[in-house]
Amino acid sequence: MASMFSSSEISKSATTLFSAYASFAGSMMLVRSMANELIPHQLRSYLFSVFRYFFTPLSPNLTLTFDERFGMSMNQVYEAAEIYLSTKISPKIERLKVGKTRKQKHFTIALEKGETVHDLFEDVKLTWRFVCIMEGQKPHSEERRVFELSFNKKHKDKVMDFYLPYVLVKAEEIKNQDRVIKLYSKQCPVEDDGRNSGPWGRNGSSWGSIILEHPATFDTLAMEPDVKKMIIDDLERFLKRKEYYKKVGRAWKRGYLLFGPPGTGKSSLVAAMANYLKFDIYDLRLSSVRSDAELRRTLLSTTNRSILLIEDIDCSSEVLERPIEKKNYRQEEPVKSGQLTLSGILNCIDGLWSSCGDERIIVFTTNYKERLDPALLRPGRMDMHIHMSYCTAHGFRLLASNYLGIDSSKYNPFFGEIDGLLKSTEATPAEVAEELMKNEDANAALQGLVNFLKRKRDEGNAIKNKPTDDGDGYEEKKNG
Ligand SMILES: Nc1ncnc2c1ncn2[C@@H]1O[C@H](COP(=O)(O)OP(=O)(O)OP(=O)(O)O)[C@@H](O)[C@H]1O
Ligand SMILES: [Mg+2]
Repeated sequence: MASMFSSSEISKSATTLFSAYASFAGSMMLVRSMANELIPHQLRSYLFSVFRYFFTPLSPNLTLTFDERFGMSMNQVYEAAEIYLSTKISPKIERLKVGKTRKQKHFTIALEKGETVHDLFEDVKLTWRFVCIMEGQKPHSEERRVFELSFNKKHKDKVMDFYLPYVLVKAEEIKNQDRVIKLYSKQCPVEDDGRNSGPWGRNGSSWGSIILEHPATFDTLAMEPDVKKMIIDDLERFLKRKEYYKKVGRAWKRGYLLFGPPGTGKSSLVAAMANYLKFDIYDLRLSSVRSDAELRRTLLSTTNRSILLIEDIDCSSEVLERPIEKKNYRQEEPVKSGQLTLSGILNCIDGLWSSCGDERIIVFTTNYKERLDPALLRPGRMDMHIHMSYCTAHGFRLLASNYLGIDSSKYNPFFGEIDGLLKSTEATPAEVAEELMKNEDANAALQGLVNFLKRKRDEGNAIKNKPTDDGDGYEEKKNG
């Protein structure tokens, strides 16, 4: 097709355009020099700033940023965004972080650094971006992880009032669908769900997690049925009472002290509680905490709907042998900073930690209740003291059914003898379970248990004040 303009016509138009621009620029310079002469300096700069304001194009967008940390705690919106966005992956995304543990049903997907996700909420278009920024000087530099959310400014209220709460609710739903229970501990170096978690980096108060593999449930626990029922009812009541706790001005937390000899199922009960509630467990070894300040940081980095477990509190001799200022135990600051004290532990539990977390359960376990500091035992500190006792006839029946598939409602020639032996012998459920596992043949296994119990009795382990089957197991047992 022939060109519509000849080359001479183009060069003519260009010349005309150029001279028009030159005359515009010249007149602007003239205006500027007149303004310089006529208008005082301050008024002039004010007028220029007004001009600039009106003629600089304004960005129509607003960007909200969500840091991984919010003060000392985890940022709930960050966590929710991470989970929610894993369900919003579009084909445009180029890099994703994917992982799965044996126990997880589905893959865990997380955004890689710099990736963007688009979302639509009613009529609002939203863009999420995952950003990682290195901050501070090497080698102490730390990675700051941030989610950025951009959208048109005019939707600010809608995003704040409706979209963000929607993201929080959705994330909670997703979390519950594929919920695996995690066991956190301070020694564990890896965060194994593949998400970009682990807020405390290398500063000594980080938790690592593994999936809780403990199969214990209330059904497999050999305990007196009424004690078991009492614990389940207590947990249920606790879960339902959010509003009640708020009304009476108490932190929404519950404390249990489990005491009893080794192998009676204290740790198994904690696992059963976690499996029942679908709460994560934070296993806190006091020996791994160096100071009250570190303890506070550590506790603040735990999440809601969790069980804080402090095992063998009596054996934390390092803690208990340190000076304990009972008079001062409610003070915010420890008596000597830089040390871990019992007062610091109680402070964290009663005060700071309990008031900033929701749906928390605290469990202390001990083999020796009598060795505990009275400050720990005073009424109101732990809501329930649960005695885990030696194996009773009822506990034995549950284990026999679990381990050997024996129907305990039917007559069994061994049961009478075993019941009698259990009354006069201190055998833990762990010991009984171990005997039952030794043989696949039920009769042989039961005979093995009879022999074991007789040996124990003959070794002189008979007891005087062993709780009977009709005892509730909740009362403290006095070993004679
Ligand atoms: N009450 C119980 N019901 C069923 N199994 C039990 C019970 N108690 C112990 N066991 C079995 O014994 C094993 C050890 O028990 P567990 O670790 O729960 O005892 P513990 O009271 O925490 O002991 P420790 O004081 O030494 O920590 C469990 O894995 C479980 O198999
Ligand atoms: Mg234990």
